[in-house]
Amino acid sequence: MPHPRQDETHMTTELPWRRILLKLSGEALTGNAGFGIDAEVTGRIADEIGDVVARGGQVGVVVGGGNFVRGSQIAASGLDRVSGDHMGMLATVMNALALSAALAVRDVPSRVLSALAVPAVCETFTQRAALASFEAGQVVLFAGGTGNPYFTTDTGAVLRAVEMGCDVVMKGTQVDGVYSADPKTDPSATRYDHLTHREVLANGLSVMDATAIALARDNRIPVIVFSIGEPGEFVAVASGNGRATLVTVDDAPAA
Ligand SMILES: Nc1ncnc2c1ncn2[C@@H]1O[C@H](COP(=O)(O)OP(=O)(O)O)[C@@H](O)[C@H]1O
Ligand SMILES: O=c1ccn([C@@H]2O[C@H](COP(=O)(O)OP(=O)(O)O)[C@@H](O)[C@H]2O)c(=O)[nH]1
Repeated sequence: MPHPRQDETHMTTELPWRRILLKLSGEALTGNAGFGIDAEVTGRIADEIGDVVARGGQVGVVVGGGNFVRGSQIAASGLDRVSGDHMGMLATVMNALALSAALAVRDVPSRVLSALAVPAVCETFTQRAALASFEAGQVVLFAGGTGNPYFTTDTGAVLRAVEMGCDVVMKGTQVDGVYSADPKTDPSATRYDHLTHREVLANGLSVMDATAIALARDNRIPVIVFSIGEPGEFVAVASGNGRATLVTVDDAPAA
């Protein structure tokens, strides 16, 4: 991992990454119920985000919506996919509002910007507004994924990371890294410390969707996969430690 650095404003940060895009799965906000939003769990994540900000990090968050609804599940039940995806994107808005509220009670300033316009509830995403928020020291909560059906919040996370000039995407998910197979279904799966985007794609390692990984590869954005369910792990990973898989660009010519 890179060493601590100075940013353009010469503000020293003790973190190896200056601007971080944290992708949180919707499930990250659920407690034992396995559905919806658990205040305690959401508060613990807000604490960790506040901790990273206090250490000099700029944090943008893309939240998923899978704790409420996924468009593919709606489609599987025989309903219209696009309506399902709209419902999924609205679920991400709910999660972003919950996280914003949890940050507010901890005096961590944040701003919710949604790619799907819901003007009575939050502001609509523009690159300019988001960059201004980063510069003002706010945590930027990107809701609504990409704003388009048939996409995922993983792709939304990489897209925002590219647009915002983030140094890294950190995917906080249910497992502690990328494995040779899905560890939830294959107990013999082995974990990688380091992979390239090309290896993730070539081996069909589906911890993140292929569109998202390809976009990260094409824009040379490293991706770190870690367990958000493990208390303290976001702070550890953002500090260059922790248990995670680091996915970086392979500069070798294609075979
Ligand atoms: N090769 C793999 N390595 C790690 N996890 C994998 C792999 N293949 C599938 N998975 C599964 O992918 C899940 C994360 O993907 P996804 O459900 O899209 O996450 P999220 O909801 O966090 O966006 C993990 O919980 C894990 O069960
Ligand atoms: O750009 C996007 C991002 C998300 N979604 C919808 O929102 C749901 C929730 O997002 P995701 O499944 O990525 O959430 P996560 O698994 O991270 O909780 C998806 O299933 C899609 O239905 C969408 O249509 N476009």
